[in-house]
Amino acid sequence: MAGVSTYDLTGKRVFVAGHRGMVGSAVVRRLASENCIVLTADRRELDLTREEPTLKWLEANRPEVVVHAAAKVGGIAANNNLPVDFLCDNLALELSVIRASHMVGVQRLLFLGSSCIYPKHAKQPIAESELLTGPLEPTNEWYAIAKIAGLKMCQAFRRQYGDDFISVMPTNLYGRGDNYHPDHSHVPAALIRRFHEAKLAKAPSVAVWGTGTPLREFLNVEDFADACVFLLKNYSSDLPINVGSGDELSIADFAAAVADVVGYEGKLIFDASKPDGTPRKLLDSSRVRELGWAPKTPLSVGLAVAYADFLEMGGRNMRVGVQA
Ligand SMILES: NC(=O)C1=CN([C@@H]2O[C@H](COP(=O)(O)OP(=O)(O)OC[C@H]3O[C@@H](n4cnc5c(N)ncnc54)[C@H](OP(=O)(O)O)[C@@H]3O)[C@@H](O)[C@H]2O)C=CC1
Ligand SMILES: C[C@H]1O[C@H](OP(=O)(O)OP(=O)(O)OC[C@H]2O[C@@H](n3cnc4c(=O)[nH]c(N)nc43)[C@H](O)[C@@H]2O)[C@@H](O)[C@@H](O)C1=O
Repeated sequence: MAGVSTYDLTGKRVFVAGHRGMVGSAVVRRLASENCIVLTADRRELDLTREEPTLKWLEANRPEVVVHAAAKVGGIAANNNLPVDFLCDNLALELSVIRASHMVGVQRLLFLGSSCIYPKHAKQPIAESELLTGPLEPTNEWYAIAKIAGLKMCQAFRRQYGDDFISVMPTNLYGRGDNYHPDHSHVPAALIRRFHEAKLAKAPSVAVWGTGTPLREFLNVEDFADACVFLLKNYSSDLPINVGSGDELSIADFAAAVADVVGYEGKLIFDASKPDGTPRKLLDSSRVRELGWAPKTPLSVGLAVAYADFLEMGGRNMRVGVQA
């Protein structure tokens, strides 16, 4: 099929940008079983939105491969409330990391987009060809525009210079190292934290945002990291490639599954004053499946691991992915 391409990671210097984040840390864990050299940079010493220091760092550290997992990330409320941060920070990160990678001659770069780049009412399941066929979901259009620009940058550098830069579009992710900010997290981390606190407080009911009817597809982050490494080794094309689990459920059913894992037995109240966002977002992941990759982690298992990780951190993981 189109895009099949073998790349050997053995002995390669691989820079994981955003290595402290949920995806970046999972990619670092996954790369430990490849015979490569993993490079990371401390954000306090290197702000990747700044191109000159980023270029200097890349020149000094000479990566052959870059996984661009650094981004301004958050759930529906953060996306809706912080349009400048989501648009400008993500554009700045992309311009800096992608252009500097070109300038130092990086052999293969993997850029992370998101399923929210596709139109709000895209045909389901969403094939890569749905890109730019209709209006975006308003709650996350700023972030989506930045992500579309990132994938276009990868295409442009490939077209003009022949750079081997690929773009991967993940569905909604969850798992170890997630951001448990009470308002700015995605739904898995938000509900794990809220249900855990409600269980401890013996609260009779707890709020779930929106109507509970939107459909979402969830993929465990360890599976996603495995897909990233698989695609680095097996895929080269200007076409973005979707990575999903195929496991779609309503937010109401997802909330019930999280409550089950956390052991919260009270009532779930749907707060329709909060936004639902996209009504349905199921990726067509047939291209990555045809290449030979498939997810392994059932949702109930992945959620149990995520909850254990939350508890291990003392239930205190208030790492703020997005500044309030
Ligand atoms: N989580 C999800 O459900 C999905 C995620 N994605 C994409 O996957 C990628 C990773 O997301 P995820 O791991 O969840 O997000 P996280 O917020 O967990 O991690 C993002 C990382 O980027 C780093 N970062 C942000 N800004 C800068 C900067 N200016 N300089 C250096 N580092 C910076 C953060 O550093 P620090 O730790 O210091 O804050 C953090 O380590 C993103 O591109 C995101 O858009 C796509 C679809 C779904
Ligand atoms: C991955 C993707 O994630 C974002 O889009 P989203 O899929 O809408 O993300 P979400 O996880 O925040 O919400 C999913 C659904 O869940 C409902 N929901 C219920 N209760 C809570 C809750 O407590 N918190 C949150 N955040 N949502 C809740 C919520 O109302 C919505 O219907 C993009 O902005 C963008 O960041 C992106 O790329």
